[in-house]
Amino acid sequence: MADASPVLILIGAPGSGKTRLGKRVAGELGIAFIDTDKRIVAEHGPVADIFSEHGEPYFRELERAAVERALGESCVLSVGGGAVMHPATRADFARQRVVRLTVSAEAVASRITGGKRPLLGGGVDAWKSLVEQRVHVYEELADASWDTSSRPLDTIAHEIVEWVVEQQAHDTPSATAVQASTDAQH
Ligand SMILES: Nc1ncnc2c1ncn2[C@@H]1O[C@H](COP(=O)(O)OP(=O)(O)O)[C@@H](O)[C@H]1O
Ligand SMILES: O=C(O)C1=C[C@@H](OP(=O)(O)O)[C@@H](O)[C@H](O)C1
Ligand SMILES: [Mg+2]
Repeated sequence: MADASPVLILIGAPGSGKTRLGKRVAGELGIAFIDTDKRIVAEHGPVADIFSEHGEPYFRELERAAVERALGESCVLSVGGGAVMHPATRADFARQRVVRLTVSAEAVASRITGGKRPLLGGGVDAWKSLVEQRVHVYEELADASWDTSSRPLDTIAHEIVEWVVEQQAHDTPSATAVQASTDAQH
């Protein structure tokens, strides 16, 4: 299965719902769910501890390795909000089906408490400045986008599933059409 790859990759700001929604979308599609942060935590302990003991660059190396591994698996893939800032990940994701999740500053405030995200010690102001630095990358990579600020997770998950199914239906006929036109020339 050397050519396995994610059916869908979820990117976006911390607290936009990538982990929760990814799990639901994968469940509805009946395929595996991979969250790079969850894999890192399972193998290396809490993200906040990795940051405080080894620093952010070390975390980013672990994250890049987790992304590379997941790119070879058939799954719905959710990554941490900063993963797309790695140049190789950005280049890889440009060739994948990517959904961006957005959330308003008002809605995210209650979602980013709890101290699990070491870059967000400064609360919503820290979140805003992170998003400002990354927004162009999120926009550039996204094939579609959903806002999670005010609608139920299940509704959004279902819409994303419908979109993926539609995209997959488009993929096959166009591949067939290319083959047919090639055949016609010979
Ligand atoms: N559509 C939504 N409506 C309400 N709460 C949400 C929604 N999406 C996510 N959340 C909440 O936001 C928090 C962060 O979600 P999570 O999936 O961990 O985001 P991310 O992985 O993007 O950081 C969780 O507590 C989750 O329950
Ligand atoms: O935005 C970031 O740089 C980070 C986001 C987090 O993931 P979520 O986006 O899933 O919260 C986690 O990877 C880490 O705390 C760093
Ligand atoms: Mg997450």
